[in-house]
Formats: sequence, structure tokens, C-alpha cells
Amino acid sequence: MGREFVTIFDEWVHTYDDSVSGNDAEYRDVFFKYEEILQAVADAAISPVIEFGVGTGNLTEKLLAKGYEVAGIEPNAAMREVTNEKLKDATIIDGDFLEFDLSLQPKSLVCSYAFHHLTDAEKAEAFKLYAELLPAGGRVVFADTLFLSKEAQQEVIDFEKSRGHDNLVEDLNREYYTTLPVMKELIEQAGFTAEFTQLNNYVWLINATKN
Ligand SMILES: C[S@@+](CC[C@H](N)C(=O)[O-])C[C@H]1O[C@@H](n2cnc3c(N)ncnc32)[C@H](O)[C@@H]1O
Repeated sequence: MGREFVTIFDEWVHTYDDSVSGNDAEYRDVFFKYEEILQAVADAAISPVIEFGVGTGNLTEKLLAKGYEVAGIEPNAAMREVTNEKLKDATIIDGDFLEFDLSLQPKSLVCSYAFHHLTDAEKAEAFKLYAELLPAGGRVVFADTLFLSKEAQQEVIDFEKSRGHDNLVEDLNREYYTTLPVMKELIEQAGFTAEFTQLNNYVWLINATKN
């Protein structure tokens, strides 16, 4: 579920690693400190790990480098093909944030740059599911774009529009980016304690521990 944006990556798969390296001017601020952001997620994870929305496997690589047992869930077939070819030690299977192999017994659930593909209602549903799946002390560690308020979100959109970043503006209006207060409330209501750390102008690290 929440798969309405999956086909965007049929095309983006070919240039995605260029975008995250800062070669796409429109997305440079979004991916600023990309490697450090992924490392922060990996450092907060606990093995065994389920990773959602693996894309080209850049976070997966960091989790594997720590010696973690990783199950990768990715709904886009082209992304799965690229990453299964690139990372022979990983198995990337079909699934999404809400529908995945529930027989896996993770201690943490991680993701970078993808949770905004779910509506806020779906995000809440996902955290309720994660609370059922994880043991007490288990973690959800997600890095994603968050805004402090709806007004702050509109200010960023207006700024990006003023500097001609039309593709980014379309993305920010199309997908389900949310605010920190909304995210905090839905996480706490599901039975987690959450910490938020800002990592660049767009991205926050969400580190939620199951009570
Ligand atoms: C912007 S990329 C992020 C890739 C990678 N995690 C990274 O940090 O570079 C978003 C990824 O989320 C995947 N995705 C889209 N909808 C999803 C969903 N509902 N559940 C899980 N992953 C989803 C896309 O196919 C894509 O691979």
C-alpha cells in the first residue's frame, strides 16, 4: 500500500545515484550530507533489520558493513534488480511499508528518504503495525523530510519556486511530506518514544523506541 509513487522510480533508477551525489542542482539541499545521514540511520539500527524502500541499496550497504542481518523490502522491480545485482550479500524482496513478510523477526525497522510516500493516515497505520512486530526496546529509525509546521513547508516551497526548482516543487506538492508535530503524535500514539534530530535543511532523523 502507498504504492502510488513507485513508477516514478522506473525512470529515476538510472540517475538516482547521480542525484544523491549532489549532481542534480534541484535536489542538492535535500541530499546534502547524504552519506552521513545514511550512516546515522545505520548507527542507530539494531540487528536483525528490515529496511523499507531500499532503492539503489546505499543504506543497505552501510547496514551490511556493520555485519547486520538485513531484509530489504522494495516495491519497485527496477530498483530491486539493480540492488540485487549490486549487493550479492543482500536479498531485496517485493513489499512496502504496510505489506511485507510478517514472518521476519526484526529488532529494528529502518528507512531513508521514503516514508513520505505514505499519507499521514497510512503512516499511523504503519507505526501501529510496527508496534505489534517489534519487541519492547525495538526501534524504528527513519530519515526523511519533515517540516516544523505547514507554514514552514509553504515557505520552503515558495523559496524553491523562486529559484526555479520546478521538479522539486512538483515533488513537494505531490507527495505526503508531513510536519514534525504530526509525526511525533502518530508515533507516540502507537506506543513509541521518539527523538528527532535535524540532519540538513530538509531531513530529520526519527529514532523511535518501542515502550
Ligand atoms: C527516494 S528513494 C530512496 C531510496 C533509498 N532509501 C535512499 O535513501 O537513497 C524512495 C524509494 O522508496 C520506494 N517506495 C515508494 N513507495 C514505497 C512504499 N509504499 N513502501 C516502500 N517503499 C516505497 C521507491 O520505489 C524508492 O526505491
